[in-house]
Amino acid sequence: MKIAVLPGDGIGTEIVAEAVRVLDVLDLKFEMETALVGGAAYEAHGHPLPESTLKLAKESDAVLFGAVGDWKYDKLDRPLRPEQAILGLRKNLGLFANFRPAICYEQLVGASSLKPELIAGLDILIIRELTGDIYFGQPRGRRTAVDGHFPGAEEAFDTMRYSRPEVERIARVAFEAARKRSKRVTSVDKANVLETFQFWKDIVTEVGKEYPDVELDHIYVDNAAMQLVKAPKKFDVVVTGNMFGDILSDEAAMLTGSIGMLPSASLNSSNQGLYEPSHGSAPDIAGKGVANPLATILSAAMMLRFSLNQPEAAARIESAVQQVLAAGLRTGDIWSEGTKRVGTREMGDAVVAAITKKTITG
Ligand SMILES: NC(=O)c1ccc[n+]([C@@H]2O[C@H](COP(=O)([O-])OP(=O)(O)OC[C@H]3O[C@@H](n4cnc5c(N)ncnc54)[C@H](O)[C@@H]3O)[C@@H](O)[C@H]2O)c1
Ligand SMILES: CC(C)[C@H](C(=O)O)[C@@H](O)C(=O)O
Ligand SMILES: [Mg+2]
Repeated sequence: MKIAVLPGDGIGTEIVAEAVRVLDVLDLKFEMETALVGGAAYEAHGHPLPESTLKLAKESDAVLFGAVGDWKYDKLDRPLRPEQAILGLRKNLGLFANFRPAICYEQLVGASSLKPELIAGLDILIIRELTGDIYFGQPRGRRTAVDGHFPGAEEAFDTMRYSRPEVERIARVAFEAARKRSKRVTSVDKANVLETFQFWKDIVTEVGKEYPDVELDHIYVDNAAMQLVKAPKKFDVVVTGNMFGDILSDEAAMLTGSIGMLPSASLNSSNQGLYEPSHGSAPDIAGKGVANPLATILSAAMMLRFSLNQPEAAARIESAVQQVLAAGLRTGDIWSEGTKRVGTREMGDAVVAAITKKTITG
């Protein structure tokens, strides 16, 4: 089994280093090969997703990914921007099913900006479609407006689209996932305005008939954003399109205390997967050794479970994370009065220690 390790930019290198140490200590005999991606690859090879990196990702059983991006690349032509690397990997590997579990650990109830009673015991699974929607729709670009309020003006446009098979397969992923949980799916759309999402809603409803044991409801995305902070525990499995899923998963992250706690798995139809924290390269804290590595470490656990058939090793990581939190260790993003503030490295050390059963001191 082979893992492609792609740390990327900013805090990506810091947090992936900790996840790799955690994998190393489990001694699972996987081959790990590291490659450049994002801004780092652009600097070295002139492209954010060099052929060699894509080839490595394709021939690996799983990809462990950090994050890409930095404000300094924002003026580059779009195909050369770091973010195109993660979009290119998703597209080229066909990683259409993105799992973003938002779980509020008991110890972090006080770290969320919401009242404890709203989030204690929270366990939501956001399933985001990842290779369609306005992210990949063509045509897109700049042109001169021919109609609208300002004919003749410069304008920009993107295309929102989904095909039937794309919606059917992500709906099935959601219903199957719900069968292993509390048998409830909420589909998030904007069918009241957008034809793409009326189509989405109709197809999810049709597929739902194949799963009579799973309760399905539909909610508009604006209401979903509100309900997520009003009564988040009403949700269980949430399925939605690429853009709404991007936004709602960042929102859900804050229910768990910090975006630094939200792992993700992006799978294709042969269970090959890319595993990454849901957050970005955090240029504001990069290089300071303060980023929370737990989302990436928990992504490595998802990798062991989903792509590498090592559920016991995955459970060891998850249990180690719980122990570290129970011992009161916190990076700055989840710190609260009475807990011990630690850096990225110390947090990684503590997870490694918990796995190897050394005493953790809070
Ligand atoms: N998959 C990816 O690679 C990915 C995802 C999101 C954003 N990005 C890119 O990252 C760059 C920064 O974007 P942004 O600032 O909008 O989002 P971000 O997720 O990088 O950061 C948002 C905020 O959360 C904080 N944060 C994020 N991860 C953290 C962690 N592990 N520990 C502690 N705090 C953390 C940051 O310090 C920042 O204040 C952009 O170039 C963006 O395109 C990449
Ligand atoms: C960096 C960007 C392309 C990416 C996305 O929008 O999908 C990120 O925000 C994410 O959530 O993984
Ligand atoms: Mg995002």
